[in-house]
Amino acid sequence: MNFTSLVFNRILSRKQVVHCIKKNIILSNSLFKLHTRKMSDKPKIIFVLGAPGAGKGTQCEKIVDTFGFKHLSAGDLLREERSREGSEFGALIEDCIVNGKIVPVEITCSLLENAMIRTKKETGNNKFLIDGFPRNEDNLQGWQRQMSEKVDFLFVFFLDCSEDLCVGRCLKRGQAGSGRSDDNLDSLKKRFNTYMTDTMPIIEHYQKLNKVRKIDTSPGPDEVFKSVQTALQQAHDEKLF
Ligand SMILES: Nc1ncnc2c1ncn2[C@@H]1O[C@H](COP(=O)(O)OP(=O)(O)OP(=O)(O)O)[C@@H](O)[C@H]1O
Ligand SMILES: Nc1ccn([C@H]2C[C@H](O)[C@@H](COP(=O)(O)O)O2)c(=O)n1
Repeated sequence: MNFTSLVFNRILSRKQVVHCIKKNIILSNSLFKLHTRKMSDKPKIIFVLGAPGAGKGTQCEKIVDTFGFKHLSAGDLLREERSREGSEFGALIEDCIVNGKIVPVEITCSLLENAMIRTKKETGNNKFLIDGFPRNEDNLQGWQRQMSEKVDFLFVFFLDCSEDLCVGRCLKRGQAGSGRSDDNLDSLKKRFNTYMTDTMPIIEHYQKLNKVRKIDTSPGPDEVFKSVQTALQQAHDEKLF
């Protein structure tokens, strides 16, 4: 690739910059700045939101396999913390989980940040799918305070599915032995209520910022993944990651 086409392509990859340096091609200041901004070392973040049972965890696992992101589920991290011996938050977390309430952001955000730091250190992976977060205004504000300057936020995947289908999936998951204390009708009613009153406004907030990629998750998992893949490929082509 010659310099002119690099310029026309506007955004340079690391390989292309190395090529320019080796060939003594001088990058203009603005192109160099553009390059360094694109290659920022900050973690790349995609939030994954949707109703309980919409298929967030299922799609995240598929994305991990194909696109190399690390999947961090806020719910899984909270369940892990609840079960950790000596945790001072165990009872609070369990109360929130069973009653569909949202755990205070200081706890959830710290668990997420620690998991990101650990992942980067242990594997070098710096691209994260954050599943089930931010779930309410407290989550959003806490994230902005603690994390927004430290990461490159890309967009929100909004996995959209009817309540009937979602409830059916969660009940089936419970019957299949998920062991989750909230895969029952009583908890699901509360979780859906919280989803509608607390989480939908967060999705709408990102929609206003044009940061939402919405996926219909009513078809089967493989069919849904085709749409997810298309959206991610597009984001990749836009050089978001
Ligand atoms: N597209 C799909 N069609 C049918 N079943 C699905 C689909 N996606 C996921 N499931 C099943 O539905 C259940 C819930 O899926 P999953 O755990 O991925 O949802 P979730 O959005 O992460 O739920 P939660 O918020 O409750 O953790 C699982 O048993 C999963 O196998
Ligand atoms: N940001 C979050 C995410 C999860 N929780 C709690 C409350 C949820 O009902 C529960 C299960 O989450 P899921 O696995 O369904 O994503 O965990 C929370 O308080 N805050």
